[in-house]
Amino acid sequence: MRGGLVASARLLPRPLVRWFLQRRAQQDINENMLGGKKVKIIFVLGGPGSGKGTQCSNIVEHFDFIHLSAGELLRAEINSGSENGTMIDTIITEGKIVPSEITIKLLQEAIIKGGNDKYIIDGFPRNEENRVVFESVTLVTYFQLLEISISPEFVLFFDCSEEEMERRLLGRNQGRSDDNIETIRKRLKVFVESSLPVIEYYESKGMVKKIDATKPAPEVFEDVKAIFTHMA
Ligand SMILES: Nc1ncnc2c1ncn2[C@@H]1O[C@H](COP(=O)(O)OP(=O)(O)O)[C@@H](O)[C@H]1O
Ligand SMILES: Nc1ccn([C@H]2C[C@H](O)[C@@H](COP(=O)(O)OP(=O)(O)O)O2)c(=O)n1
Ligand SMILES: [Mg+2]
Repeated sequence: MRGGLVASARLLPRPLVRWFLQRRAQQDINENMLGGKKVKIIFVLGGPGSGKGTQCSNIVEHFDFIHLSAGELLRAEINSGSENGTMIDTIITEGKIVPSEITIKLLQEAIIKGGNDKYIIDGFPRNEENRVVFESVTLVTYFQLLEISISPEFVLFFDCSEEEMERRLLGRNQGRSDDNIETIRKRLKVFVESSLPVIEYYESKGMVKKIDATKPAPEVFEDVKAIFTHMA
């Protein structure tokens, strides 16, 4: 059916097809839609070790969301042996933030591949550049002709003390090249200098739901669950 539609569209004059697609995409931008579907995106932010990944796993068990972790996508890119892999690996091991175009491309691909209309995106946007680029150039759709912009429903912020985050990262034991004390200290500094301003930006727009993440994981999830149950 879809193949038939594409074939028929090819017979139409290109300016007409372009006009139709642009009009459709403009409607989608206005309504936060992807290919006619309302897309809900929630950003899950918090310092390294605040429990983002742990709580996102809980969320997808109970609610119909797809979990995308920017860090996981970048690590998969390193492991895939792609041409950017070595550069990404070096940046992560130094506790720095990877250029936005790389991370956003991976997120775009995962969202389009996911085929769902509800996503929790964990660890993104991690700096102002991430936020601005994601807001301005986002999902490439409609035969790659046009781009539409998606903004988050809200931002879930896991608020946790530095001492607790450091303790958790040192005990994480997942063999990550950035879970050593030297890189952890750098990541905590990058979080304060680059990521907190993003959270403050969304705070100023009344979009942040803050959670006390120093509590034990099941208690944190009770608070998370209340938010998601409320929005469903
Ligand atoms: N509320 C919590 N209390 C204690 N340990 C936790 C809690 N949440 C997560 N952890 C543990 O802390 C480490 C970091 O959690 P993780 O979910 O990977 O955080 P993040 O994705 O924010 O870096 C993991 O080993 C995890 O099992
Ligand atoms: N938006 C992002 C997310 C992660 N990264 C890089 C830099 C981060 O220190 C690493 C690891 O991110 P990840 O979210 O997996 O780390 P934590 O779960 O917070 O410990 O990936 C990035 O450069 N840009
Ligand atoms: Mg994580």
